[in-house]
Amino acid sequence: MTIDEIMRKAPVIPVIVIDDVAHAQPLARALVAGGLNVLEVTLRTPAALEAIREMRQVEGAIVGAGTVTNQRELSDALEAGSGFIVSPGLTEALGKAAIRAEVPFLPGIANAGDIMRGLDLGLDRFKFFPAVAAGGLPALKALAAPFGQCRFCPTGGIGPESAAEWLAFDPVLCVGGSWVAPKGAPDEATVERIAREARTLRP
Ligand SMILES: O=C(O)C(=O)C[C@H](O)[C@H](O)COP(=O)(O)O
Repeated sequence: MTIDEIMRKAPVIPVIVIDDVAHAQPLARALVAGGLNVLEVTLRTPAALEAIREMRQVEGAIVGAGTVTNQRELSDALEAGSGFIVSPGLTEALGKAAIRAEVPFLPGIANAGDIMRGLDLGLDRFKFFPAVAAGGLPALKALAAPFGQCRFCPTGGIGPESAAEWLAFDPVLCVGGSWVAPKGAPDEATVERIAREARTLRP
């Protein structure tokens, strides 16, 4: 699968922080049942890599690693079986390593120079991060204009009230958000309902 195909699977990519690996499978099951099958597990907690291994066993889940900031974390994420890699930013070293590994890669950008660094590497699918703090939809519209070939997954500060507006902008293939995956022990019925609502956000 390409990163473009992954971005088109669902309108929202849950940005997941797992503190207890026992929460991984129930959370993934609930999200997939609600129609959100692309799952980004952030490497922010010691349980993250084990959580990726667990979630991969959930039928229909496409599980990737987020918060991958260097080559060491990239290797760890790949070893855990990550199906895609998300980074809050883009360094040349990480970009080249991800391309070499032939793993779908979604690096973060927040300005024109970041996008140009990505294009130099052959990348044109980006996370716009931190989406709201970096200027919100007006900033992304201005940035996307000179780079017509690029597509984006805005993430950071987006919630159920604002996601539809972002998704209505053509270059936005999906948005990332933590609101669909609240921290702690998941109440599966609630998570499934929130996921189902998120699923309908694309106009
Ligand atoms: O961990 C990373 O790699 C990040 O890029 C940060 C996350 O994407 C945002 O923290 C999610 O933002 P919220 O939906 O506003 O909570």
